[in-house]
Amino acid sequence: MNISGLAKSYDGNTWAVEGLDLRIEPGEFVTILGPSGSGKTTALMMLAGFESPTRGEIELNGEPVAALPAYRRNIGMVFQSYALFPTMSVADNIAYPLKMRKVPRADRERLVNASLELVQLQAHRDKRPHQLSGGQQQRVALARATVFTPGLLLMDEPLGALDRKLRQTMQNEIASIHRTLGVTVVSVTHDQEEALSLSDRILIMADGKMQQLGTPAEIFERPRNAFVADFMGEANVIDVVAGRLAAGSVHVEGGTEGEYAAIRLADQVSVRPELVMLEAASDHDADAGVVTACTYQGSVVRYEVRLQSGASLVARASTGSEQQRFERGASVSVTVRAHSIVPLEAEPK
Ligand SMILES: Nc1ncnc2c1ncn2[C@@H]1O[C@H](COP(=O)(O)OP(=O)(O)OP(=O)(O)O)[C@@H](O)[C@H]1O
Repeated sequence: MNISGLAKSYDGNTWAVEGLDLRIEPGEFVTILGPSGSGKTTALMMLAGFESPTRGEIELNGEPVAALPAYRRNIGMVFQSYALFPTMSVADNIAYPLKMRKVPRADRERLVNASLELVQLQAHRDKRPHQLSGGQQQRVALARATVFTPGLLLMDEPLGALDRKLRQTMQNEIASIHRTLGVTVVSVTHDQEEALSLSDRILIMADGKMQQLGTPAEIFERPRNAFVADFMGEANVIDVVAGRLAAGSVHVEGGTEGEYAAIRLADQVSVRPELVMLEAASDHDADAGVVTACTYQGSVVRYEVRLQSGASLVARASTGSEQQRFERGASVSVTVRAHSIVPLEAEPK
């Protein structure tokens, strides 16, 4: 699928989505991730054909689809609210899109059975949706959206209504269904963890604009700008003034000439808290910072450190490791490897 210059304005004044460009490979799992109001659902609705683009093109299999109505696009959809038919059995819900497509009864039987098996709901085929748990209802919705072998599966916050534990189980199920069917998926979420664990690539949006498109590792480890760095988990965004980290008092070690040159050229850099290393400062360490807060969070301890410059940094240390623990008020020396310092670009305006 090819998406070029896709944009939508509802009011003729402001852009809900502004200039989306991406190519999605067959079988790829792409997640659109962003905060509330960033234009995720609008983008998905244009792909589905429920909203018409103000500008831009969508091509499916080399054909422009903008002119095709939703029902002719061969697209499966899953919503947060399941949207199952309450009076129909599980099997009839799943059979519905096949009936709409006039698939003969014998083929319908076979396809519904295979689909029930895929989502492991064979034992529940005659139940009504209200007799199922939230996770089971979402599996029916997934079966109904994939039973007719769609060219594209669109999901809008598919796990939004489920609790944390169930979300993780369902993430595994969605990953397994995607692997089995090899269907192209575009999913929308505001849940970073869900996006990181399910996607081949993630598209980060803010204010209707693309902030970054990349693999989960690229997005997490090499955020392009301060918005992405912060949105993907707590990040230390540090200004660079006259070629040096403005935070001061941070020891930078290792690294290549190229890495130092990139840092010097940037206006801002980002460092993930788990890559900030703390050591007990020696008595005569003029650069030492002070731990102003420490919070035990189970698998990690989160420290806030005030540096000599007055700036604060966040560090996160794994509790399972041999790393020394610090109390509030402790004097610490702060070290970051040059490789962990990510130069940032200005955000698109
Ligand atoms: N039908 C509509 N008419 C007018 N404005 C709309 C409509 N739908 C969305 N908007 C506006 O477009 C912008 C993007 O909304 P959209 O629902 O696409 O964002 P989102 O990222 O999906 O948000 P959320 O995570 O809260 O669902 C918002 O400013 C919203 O108010």
